[in-house]
Amino acid sequence: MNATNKHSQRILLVDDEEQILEGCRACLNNAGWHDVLTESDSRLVLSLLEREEVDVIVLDLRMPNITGVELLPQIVKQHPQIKVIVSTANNDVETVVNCMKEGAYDYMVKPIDVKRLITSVKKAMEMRSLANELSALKSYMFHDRLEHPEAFAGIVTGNKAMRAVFQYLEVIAGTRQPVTITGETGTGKELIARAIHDLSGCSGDYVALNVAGLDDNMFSDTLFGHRKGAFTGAEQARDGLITRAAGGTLFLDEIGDLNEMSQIKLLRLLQEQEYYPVGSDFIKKSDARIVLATNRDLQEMIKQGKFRNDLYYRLCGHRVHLPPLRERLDDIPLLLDHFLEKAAARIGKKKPTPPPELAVMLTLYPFPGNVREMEALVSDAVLRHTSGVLSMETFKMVIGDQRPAAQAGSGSSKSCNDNPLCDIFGHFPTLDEVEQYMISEAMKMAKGNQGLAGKILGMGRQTLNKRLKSQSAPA
Ligand SMILES: Nc1ncnc2c1ncn2[C@@H]1O[C@H](COP(=O)(O)OP(=O)(O)OP(=O)(O)O)[C@@H](O)[C@H]1O
Repeated sequence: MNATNKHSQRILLVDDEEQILEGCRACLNNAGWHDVLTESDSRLVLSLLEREEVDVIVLDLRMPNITGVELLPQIVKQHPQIKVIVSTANNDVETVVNCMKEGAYDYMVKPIDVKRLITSVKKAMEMRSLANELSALKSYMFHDRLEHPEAFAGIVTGNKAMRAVFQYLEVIAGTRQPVTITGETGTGKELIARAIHDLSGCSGDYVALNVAGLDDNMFSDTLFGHRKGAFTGAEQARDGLITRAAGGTLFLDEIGDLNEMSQIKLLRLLQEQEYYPVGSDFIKKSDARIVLATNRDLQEMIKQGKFRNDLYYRLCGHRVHLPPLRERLDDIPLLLDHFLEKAAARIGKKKPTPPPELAVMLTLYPFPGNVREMEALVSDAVLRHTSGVLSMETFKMVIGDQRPAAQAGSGSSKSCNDNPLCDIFGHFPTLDEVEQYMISEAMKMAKGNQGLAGKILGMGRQTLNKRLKSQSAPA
C-alpha cells in the first residue's frame, strides 16, 4: 500500500554558475538527497516555485538580472513554508543580517564548504518537517479523522488513546526520522511498526529483526552484513538486513536488550545513516526508515547504566506508547469478537456465541501478556468448545477467582477506566468494602450517633449496630 502521496524532500539550488550547481547537487546526492533541482536563471525561480513543491532553497545572493537579495523577500512572501539558505561571496555581515531579517533560514559563505552545506540543509529539512507535523497535528485536533484507516485495518480497537496514536502516526508518516514504539509485551508494537511502513509510502520492503539475545557480532553481521574473509567461514561477502530494507523500513524489536557496542553502532546508524559491514573499513549509507520497539523501561535502564543516554535521546524524536490492555477495557468486547471469529475461521468451525458475562469477566483479569494472551485464551476456548455457546470453563481455569485488574496487582486506578468507585478505593470494590465505607462515612456525618447514622443509611439502629459489631469482630 502506498498510503501517502507526500513528495520526497526536495531542494532547489539557484546560482548563475553551472559548475557550482553541479558540484552542490553531487554533494547533496551523496548525502542522500536525490531530489535536487537546479536553476541558473534567477528570472525563472518564481515561476518554477509555482509549478514545483520545494522544501529548501540554496540561493546565491549575487546573480545577474534579479539578484538573490531581491528574490529572497518575494520567495519568503509567496512561499513562507520554504526554508531559504543564502550563499554569499563575501562575509559581509550587513548583507547577511539583512537577509536573516528578510526571513532567510541560514547563510553560507562561498566557496561553499560541503560539510556546512549538508549540515545546514539537514537542519532546514528538520525544521520543515516539524512545521508540517505541527500543522497536521493542529488539523487532527480539530477534525477527529483518519486519512488512511486502511493502514490500521488489522488493529482492532475503539479506544481513544489508540486512536490518538493512529493520528500521530499519520502526521509523521512522511518523515524519515526513526520512530520508537514502547509498550508492554503483546500490546501490538509489531502491528504498529507494520502500519508505519504502510503509511510511509516507501517503495522498499519492510524488514524485521528481533535483536534480543544477539551478541554484538551477531547483531552486526545480521544487520550490516560482512565482507569476504571478515572472519573464519566468511567465504563470501554477504549483505545484511539493512540492505534488504533499502528504500523501505527496518523494524528493530527489543532494543532494550542491545549490549553497549551494538548500542553505539545503532546510534551511528540513526544519527548519520551510516554503518560498516563486518571486517570492512568502507562506510556505507542507508536510506531505510528505522522503527524500533521495546517493552523495557529505558529510563530505568539508563539509571542502571545499561542503556546509553545519547541513544535514548536520539530515540525520543518520534515516540509512541501503547497502553496495556487493562487500561483499554473498552477494547475487550471488540477483541473478543475478533478473536472468536479468527479462531473459528482457522479451524473451520462456526463462530461460537460468547455467554454475555464473558466480556465482563475478561475485564476483571489484568492480562499481563496483553492482547497476545487474550488471543491465545480465546483460541484455546474455541478449540475446546463443542456446543453453540462458548463454555466459560477455559476462561475460569485461567482467570479463576481473579479480583478486578487493579486489585490483582497492577496498582493502577486507570485500569477501572475512570470508574468513580475506583477513584475512592483505588480498585473496583467488593460489596463488603462498599458497605464498610458507607457505614464509616455515615457514622462520621452523624458524629458517632448510631440512630442518626442508621437513618442516613436507611436502616434501623439495631441493624446498624449488628453490622458495626460484625465489622469489628476478628475474621
Ligand atoms: N489491537 C489488536 N488487534 C488485533 N490483534 C492484535 C492487536 N494487538 C495485538 N494483536 C495481536 O497480538 C499479538 C501480539 O502483537 P505484537 O506482536 O504486535 O505485540 P508486541 O507488542 O510487538 O509484543 P512483544 O513486545 O512481545 O514483541 C499478535 O498476534 C497480534 O496480531
